[in-house]
Parts: sequence; structure tokens; C-alpha cells
Amino acid sequence: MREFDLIIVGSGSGNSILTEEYQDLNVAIVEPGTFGGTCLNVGCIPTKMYVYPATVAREALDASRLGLNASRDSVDWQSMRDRIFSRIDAIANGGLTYRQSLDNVTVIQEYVHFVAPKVLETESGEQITAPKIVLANGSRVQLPDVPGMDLPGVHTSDTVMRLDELPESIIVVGGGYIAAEFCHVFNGLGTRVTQLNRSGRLLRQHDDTIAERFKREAALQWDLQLNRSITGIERAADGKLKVTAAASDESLETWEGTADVVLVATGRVPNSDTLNPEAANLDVFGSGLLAVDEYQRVLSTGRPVEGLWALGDVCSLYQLKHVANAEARTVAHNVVHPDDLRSTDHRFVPSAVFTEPQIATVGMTEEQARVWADQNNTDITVKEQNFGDVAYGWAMEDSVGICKLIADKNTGLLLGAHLIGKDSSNLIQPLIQGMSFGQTAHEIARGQFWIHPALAEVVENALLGLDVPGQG
Ligand SMILES: Cc1cc2nc3c(=O)[nH]c(=O)nc-3n(C[C@H](O)[C@H](O)[C@H](O)COP(=O)(O)OP(=O)(O)OC[C@H]3O[C@@H](n4cnc5c(N)ncnc54)[C@H](O)[C@@H]3O)c2cc1C
Ligand SMILES: NC(=O)c1ccc[n+]([C@@H]2O[C@H](COP(=O)([O-])OP(=O)(O)OC[C@H]3O[C@@H](n4cnc5c(N)ncnc54)[C@H](O)[C@@H]3O)[C@@H](O)[C@H]2O)c1
Repeated sequence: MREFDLIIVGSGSGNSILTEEYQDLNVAIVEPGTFGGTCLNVGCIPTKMYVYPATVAREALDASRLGLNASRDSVDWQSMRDRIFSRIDAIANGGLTYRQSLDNVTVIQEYVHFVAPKVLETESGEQITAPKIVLANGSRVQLPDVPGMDLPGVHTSDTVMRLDELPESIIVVGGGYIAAEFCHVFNGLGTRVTQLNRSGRLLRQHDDTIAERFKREAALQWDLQLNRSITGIERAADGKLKVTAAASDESLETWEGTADVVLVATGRVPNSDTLNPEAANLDVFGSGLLAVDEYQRVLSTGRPVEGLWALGDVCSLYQLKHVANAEARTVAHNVVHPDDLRSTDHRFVPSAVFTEPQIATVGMTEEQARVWADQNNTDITVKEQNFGDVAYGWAMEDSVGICKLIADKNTGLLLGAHLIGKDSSNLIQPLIQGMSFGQTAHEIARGQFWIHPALAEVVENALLGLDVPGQG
């Protein structure tokens, strides 16, 4: 059995643990896939590198209301794809080469699973052990159990960005983040998009106002087929892929549609099962999440296992890179300072959906805030401010954007912020900051200058519209 001081399983956020404090430790990093993990290779980064040109194209197509006639004459998919992946592949290869060059680091390029507590076995049968092990092995695509998933032309987010050609038509299955972002990408680049979702709602975890507004905007851009659950995919006589879907709403008929490509984006599951957690008696809950305490220590029958840590999608309620990175910082400290444990602050986890319009959110939805207020004997105040009501919104002729804020009427503290509209992923940041540092809505609004006439004035006005102490 090979012994190390530390084993890290997964090279996504797990790879960022190795700070200078680790240079005297004998470390193994286990990564069977492409070095760098999901975000770099098949997730956040390449998707946004496609989102940006798609957004530029949509802005051109929508510019006529500003008296500017522009068009999307042609799209060079191959050069876009090669530009994106020549950058990304170089970073992944460079990261692997760098780690392999370090005297104190061994990279093991195989899957591992537990055979006993603290003992992992590679696919080729080698056993490795260490007093400290970090489990950072992420999540993977979950496919519905229907026929046709293995047909050529049926893709997931892992493969669709490497297509040889921009498809003329695509059916996107799912109504979450991944489906939304790829509908925007392909629609912006000129593919005919049909989105199929099981429920009648898009972005189900978002505030109702935002989800409804997004549904309206999505229906204006592509063909939206809601309340339809995929039942199968087959090859049609004309060579296209034929998708069938049952109606989950009784008023609808069974649906059939054809396209060149099908993208299945029906969720992701944690990779804990690939670790054989039973052999180490590790606690697993929900969709397969490893149970951890607030210090990221992995639990076994409810108690932390000495020297065993987890972070990111394999254990987190949030499948988000900034959360995986924050948890990695916690673990990086705790592994080498076990007597001075830090916890990860999960109070105000924001996220953004990079569509056109963008969506950004932090904290409670209005529905959650009403329940919370009842339980805590307080009241809430809600303000919806249209982007179109501020000067920059006039410049944009905006009729889409909303900044919706929810605050505790008595304390003035923000409970939730939900934006849809241009640059929402950036506009929300002062609200995340104010919530994180305990500032009231009035303090955020009046404790600083807001640049005039920047779009951020919509956030200032939304804050001033809340019925909280200090306003007036
Ligand atoms: C298409 C897409 C777009 C996304 N966009 C965003 C975004 O814009 N913003 C955002 O915040 N988040 C986004 N995410 C989510 C984000 O990518 C993940 O939350 C994040 O990358 C998780 O990091 P991780 O370190 O936990 O896991 P990963 O980066 O997935 O790393 C885990 C690694 O472990 C390896 N592994 C798995 N099982 C084993 C095993 N048994 N043995 C050894 N190794 C194993 C895997 O090969 C993998 O490389 C996106 C995800 C996808 C799929
Ligand atoms: N911008 C970002 O931060 C970003 C971008 C992409 C992904 N992510 C992360 O990745 C995670 C996974 O994303 P996702 O979109 O795959 O999952 P998701 O859980 O958000 O959405 C899955 C969707 O598929 C639908 N669905 C499930 N089974 C179906 C079926 N049989 N037929 C039709 N529809 C079906 C569900 O109703 C749901 O709308 C997200 O939760 C998010 O945390 C984040």
C-alpha cells in the first residue's frame, strides 16, 4: 500500500488546496478525467465563452428599437470553438504538467474508491492511504431513464460545446440553469431552439416574479414546450432525431419534435457513489451528497471522521463554483490547522444565470421570506424597481429588467435580492456585500455615492423604495 501525507480526490476546486503551507507534505492528487475539473473544462468557463458572443449577437438583433439596424450575417462556430478550447485545453494541460513537475506531488490518473476507512483503491488495483484525505470529486450529468439517450447526436453539457458544426436545430431538455444558458447560446448563434421541460415553470428555485419574467422572455426567443416529460429519442427517416414527450398537464397532447441535435440537461448528481462510501461507513443523504459538518469534516454515523474532509458538488447543497472554492479555502486551512477550525459562511450564497436577459439572485424568495417572517414574528417589505425607470434604462429602452428586493420591515436588513435584466450578475454585488456585512437597506442606499447615471441606480432606487427604518 502506497502511503501519502495527504490524498486529494478530484482536481477541480480540490486542486486549489495546495498552498505554500503544503510544500513539505507528500501529496497525491487523484484525477481520472481532464485536469481542472468541471468548471474549467465543461462548465462555467467554456459556457460563458459561448454566452458572450451569443449575447453580442442578440443585442445586434434587438438593436432596431434604438434606431440601429444590425444583423447576424454569419457565425463561424469552428473558429469560436477552437478559440475557446485552445485557451481552456492549454490551462488544463499546463495545470497537470505543473503538478506532475512538483517533487512532493504525485498525480494519479484513475478513479479511486474506498475499500476500508482511509484506504482507497485505484481501478488498476493499487491501494493508497493517508492520515488526511480530501474528497472533492464533484458531480456528474444525470440522464433520464428513457430510450435513445445513447444515440449519436444526443449530447450533454460535457460534449455539446465541442460539436463539429453549429446545428440548424436543437431540442434542449430541462428547465434549469444549464438548459437556460444553452438555449440562449444556440438561439443567439442562430440555431432553431426548442426547449422541453417537465414542469410548467423555468428556473424552479427562483423567485416567482423572476421565473415568470424569464419564461415570458424565453418564449419570445425560442419555442418553449412546458409540462412535457421526455419519453424517448429515436432516429427519424430523414436522419434527424425525433423526441417524444408525454404531457404532464392533462390539457396537452403527447408531443413530438425533430432536430439535428438533442441536449439533455436534466440535472446533476453528486459523485459520492463512485467512492464506494459504504466501505468507509460515510454518511450520504438526499441525492447522494456526502454529509459534512460546518468545518467540512465528513461524517460517519453523525460524527466527524478524523482527517477526512469534503468540499464542492460532492457534499454541497449548492452546485456552484464560488461555493466549491470557498469550501476549498476552508478545507485548505483546516487540514493543516486542525486545532483552529474555520467554517464556511453559507448564509448568503448568490448565483447568476447567464442568459439574455441575465438573472442574479441571493437570499430568500418572496415566498420563503413570508414564511420566515411569520415564524419570526416580523413583517417583510418588497420593492420591484423596473430598469426602465432609471436614466440608463431609458437609454437602453428597457422593458424587461426588474430589481426585486425583500427586507425585514423592522430591522431594515435585506432578506433577498432578485434581478433580471442587463448586467444583473454584476449589479447584484453591492447587495450581496451589504447582506454579508450586516448593513441595512438604508445604509447600503445612503452610505455611499451611486454613480449617475449608471444602471446601478436601479439598485439604489429599489433600496430607497423599501419601507424600512431610516427612509423618508
Ligand atoms: C455546464 C455547466 C455550467 C456551469 N456554470 C456555472 C457557473 O456559471 N457558475 C457557477 O458557480 N457554477 C457553474 N457550474 C457548476 C460548477 O461547475 C461546479 O459547481 C463546480 O465545478 C464543482 O467543483 P468541484 O471541485 O466540486 O467538482 P469538479 O470540478 O467536478 O471536480 C471533481 C473531479 O473529481 C473527479 N472524480 C470524480 N469521481 C472520482 C473518483 N471516484 N475518483 C477520483 N476522481 C474522481 C472528476 O473527474 C472531476 O474532475 C456549471 C456546471 C456545468 C456543468
Ligand atoms: N450559471 C450558473 O451558476 C450555473 C450554470 C450551469 C449549471 N449550474 C449548476 O449546475 C446544476 C445543474 O444544472 P441543471 O440545469 O442540469 O439542473 P437543474 O436541477 O437546475 O435543472 C434540471 C431541469 O430538468 C428538468 N427535468 C428533469 N427531468 C426531466 C425530464 N425527464 N423531462 C424533462 N425535463 C426534465 C427539471 O424539471 C429541471 O427543470 C445547477 O443546479 C447549478 O447549480 C450553475
